[in-house]
Formats: sequence, C-alpha cells, structure tokens
Amino acid sequence: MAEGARFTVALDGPAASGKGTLGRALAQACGFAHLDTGLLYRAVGARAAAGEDPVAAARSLVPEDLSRADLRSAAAGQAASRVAALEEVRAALLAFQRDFARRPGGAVLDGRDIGTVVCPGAEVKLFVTASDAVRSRRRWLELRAHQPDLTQVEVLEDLRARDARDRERAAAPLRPAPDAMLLDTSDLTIEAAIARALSAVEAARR
Ligand SMILES: Nc1ncnc2c1ncn2[C@@H]1O[C@H](COP(=O)(O)OP(=O)(O)OP(=O)(O)O)[C@@H](O)[C@H]1O
Ligand SMILES: Nc1ccn([C@@H]2O[C@H](COP(=O)(O)O)[C@@H](O)[C@H]2O)c(=O)n1
Repeated sequence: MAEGARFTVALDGPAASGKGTLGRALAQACGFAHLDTGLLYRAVGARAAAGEDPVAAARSLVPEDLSRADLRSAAAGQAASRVAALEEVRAALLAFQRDFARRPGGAVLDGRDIGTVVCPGAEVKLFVTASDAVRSRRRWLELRAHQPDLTQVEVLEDLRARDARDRERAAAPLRPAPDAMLLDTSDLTIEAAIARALSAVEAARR
C-alpha cells in the first residue's frame, strides 16, 4: 500500500465478541489508526444518564467526554445502546466516524454499523461473533477484578439485552454487511483470531 493511501477495515459484531481486541491488534500490525466507535455512544449515554438531551449531547461531544472513568461499565453499555437507537444521535456521530475512516495511512473502526452504514465501501469487512456463553465468560473475567460480586449469569443477561436492542432497532441495526467475512472466535485464542483477521487484511492489500 502506498504511503498515505486510504484503506479502511470495518469490524462489526455483538458485545464482547472481540472487535476491540482485533481492532487494536490490526491497527498496531498495519500502522493504521483505530477508532472504538462504541466509546462515542457510551459517552453520549453517560451524558444522557446525567440528564442531558441525548441528541444535544451527541452534537456537542468533546474529546474529554471519551476519557470519563466509568464508560466501560455494564451500566454505561446499556445507556449507550438506548441512545444508539435514536436516529438523530446516530446522524450526529456519522461525519466524525467517516472523517476518521478516510484519514491517510489507513483506519480500523469497530462497532455495529461500520460495514453497513458508516463505511459501506471499506476494503475489509469482518463480522466478529462468538457464542453467548463464550462472550459472557470473557466479559465476566474482564470485569470481575473491579466488580467481584458480579456473576456470569448477570453478564450474560446484560449482553443479551444489549444485543437484542442493537439488532431490533430501526436505525442502523446490528447485522453483517452482505460482503462481510464472518469470524467466529468462540474456539480461537486471541492470537489465532488476530492471525485470521490479519490474513484477511493482507489479502485485500495485495
Ligand atoms: N479470541 C479470544 N479469546 C479469549 N478472550 C478474548 C478473545 N477475544 C477477545 N477476548 C477477551 O474478551 C473480552 C471482550 O473483548 P473485546 O473488548 O475486544 O470485545 P468487543 O467486541 O470490543 O466488546 P464491546 O462490544 O463490548 O466493546 C476482553 O476481555 C478480551 O480480552
Ligand atoms: N457503531 C456503533 C457502536 C456502538 N453502538 C452502540 O453502543 C453500545 C456500546 O458499544 P460497545 O462496542 O462499546 O459495546 C452498543 O451496544 C450499541 O448500542 C452502536 O450502535 N453503533
């Protein structure tokens, strides 16, 4: 790939399927920039939970909103998926995501609608999945250091509620783009999943 050329990788999939892990690894391996688009919705959700109108929050998002300490919690994920169902919130966040995707040197974006709405022309589209049991276990292992009372069943219910809301909404629902490659990571180590994703990117760059 010529230096400065544009190349976009779109990673979509349900909660805790491994999109962020793959996004960071691909960006590092390929020298691309990475955007976790879920963080934008989490930041809007957090401001809405504090009483602000979600559309106004989405239209006035600032970088400091993305570094709030509580954005990774399950509650922030639920708040994000509620505001993410609003068409006007999604519209307010679209231009930023598209500008990021077009930056020279390549970009990886992970989310729910990257391959279908944000970057339908992305050179590589992966739809990342894993079974509910595997995803809830991975997320529970991640959260339990800070939330020792959390059970795996609670995490499973949280993920399922969020996925259902994301799949059933009218605005940019979670679904694979018709030309996305499916990557089921249920039986893959992190290293093996990264290797599969990287080979898809390398094939498209040749
Ligand atoms: N193949 C894998 N094997 C084992 N653990 C994994 C694998 N992929 C990701 N994980 C772990 O699973 C958890 C969820 O992964 P990650 O945060 O990348 O998912 P995500 O799809 O970005 O989640 P979200 O949509 O909620 O942001 C993390 O703790 C990560 O380290
Ligand atoms: N492109 C996207 C990204 C995220 N969302 C919504 O935000 C929630 C949190 O996302 P995480 O990736 O951080 O888990 C998610 O459940 C979606 O509701 C979205 O709609 N579109």
